[in-house]
Order: sequence, then C-alpha cells, then structure tokens
Amino acid sequence: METNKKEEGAHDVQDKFYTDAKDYWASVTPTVDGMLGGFAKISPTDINGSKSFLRPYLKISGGSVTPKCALDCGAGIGRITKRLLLPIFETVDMVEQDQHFCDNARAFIGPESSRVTNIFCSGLQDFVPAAGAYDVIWSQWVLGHLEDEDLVRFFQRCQAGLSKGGIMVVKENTVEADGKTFDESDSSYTRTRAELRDCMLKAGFKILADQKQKDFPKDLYPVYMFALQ
Ligand SMILES: C[S@@+](CC[C@H](N)C(=O)[O-])C[C@H]1O[C@@H](n2cnc3c(N)ncnc32)[C@H](O)[C@@H]1O
Repeated sequence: METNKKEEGAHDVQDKFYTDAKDYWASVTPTVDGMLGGFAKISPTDINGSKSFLRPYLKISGGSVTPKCALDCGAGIGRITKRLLLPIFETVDMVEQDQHFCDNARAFIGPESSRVTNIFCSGLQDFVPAAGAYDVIWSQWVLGHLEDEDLVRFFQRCQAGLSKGGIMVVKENTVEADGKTFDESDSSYTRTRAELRDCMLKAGFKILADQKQKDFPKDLYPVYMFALQ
C-alpha cells in the first residue's frame, strides 16, 4: 500500500509539471513574440546561427544529411519550420502540444505550408517519430519541458526516427550553475550543458558537435546547439 501511495504521489507531481506548462502555453499569443517570450527581435540572429550550424552536415556541403524530410519538435506556430527548415527540406513535419498553436501554424507559415505534411498535436513525452523517417530532427527551446527520464526516452525514440545519415539538432538555453534550475512561471527546467550532454549520451547518441549561439543579448541564458547521431 505504502509503495502504491508513493507511486501515485510521484505521478501527481509529474502530471502537474506537464499540465502547468500546458496551461502556460495555452495563454500565450500565437505570434513570434509569444514563442520567444517577448524577444521576437532575436529571431533572425537565431535562424542565421542555426543555418550556419546545420550547413556542414548537408549533402550539398559534403555531409551525410539528405534534404528531404525534417521534423520540428515543440514547433509552436512554426517559426523554425518557416524560416529554417522549409527553405532547406522538401517536406517538414511538426510536433507541438498546444492545439491553438497547431491551428494557427499554416496561416503563419503561408503558402509554403503545403509542404508541411503533418502537424502532430502531442507532447514530446508521448510522441513517437516514425522509424527512419527524418533526415533532421530539430528540437529547440522545448526540452526543458521534459523530465530527465522522459527526455532520455524521447532522445532514444528520435534516434530510431532518423534516416541513414540523419542527425538530431538540439538548441537550448543552458545555465552556468551546479545543476538545473526550475522556472515556476512556465514549468520548465534550464539544464547545464553537462546535464544536457549526459541525457544525450545516456540515450546512446554520439555528440558530433556543440557550439554556443553568437550575438544574443548578454542578459539571456547562454544558448547551445548540439548535433547528434
Ligand atoms: C519557447 S516555445 C518555442 C517554439 C519553437 N521551438 C521556436 O523556437 O519558435 C516552446 C514551445 O514548446 C511547446 N511545448 C511545451 N511543452 C511541450 C511538450 N511537453 N511537448 C511538446 N511541445 C511542448 C510550447 O507549447 C511552445 O510552443
């Protein structure tokens, strides 16, 4: 009995972690400013940094990545799909937990949204990418919304979702502290770079590179990009 009670308690805490984040994002306007917490102005610098990071892995630059199909994780209204992925890949899938972001995505992306094949409305903790389907799986500013165990399992499912020669890219805020910090306002963690790397390695990923995003405002958390295979 005692054990069951403990398990129930742990599940309640975990449910609250995910439902609090869901409630937070449901109250956010479906705009670039909403996606970036009022920092829409950093979006072009962010996208340019991502392009430079991704470029060497593409076949056109001598890398292993075929520009056929990408997956945008925690995609919001599709800022990254529109500005980074659709200009490179033939088709893009998006996965996003919030229904009103999913509903607004095609209007935000515009005519090129005809090349967005699927918009999956799902939490990443439950999402299973189709096996071998994606040349790039892009995950940005969302993984702090997963508990460590869910994150490792998500990475493992993403590994299975990569095509031959495909890579996963993670782009996240990091904290320079002894361990991750928790933000109650949106129910998310900010992990240290070492903690992120630890989850990637636990999942069985090889880290091909990690690099700091340049030219972001000094008062923001350091943002790192990781290429995983
Ligand atoms: C900071 S926004 C970033 C959106 C997009 N990645 C970008 O950079 O423009 C975080 C997004 O993650 C979504 N999100 C939060 N928790 C999630 C979860 N557990 N699974 C999937 N998406 C989640 C939010 O609804 C929101 O759209």
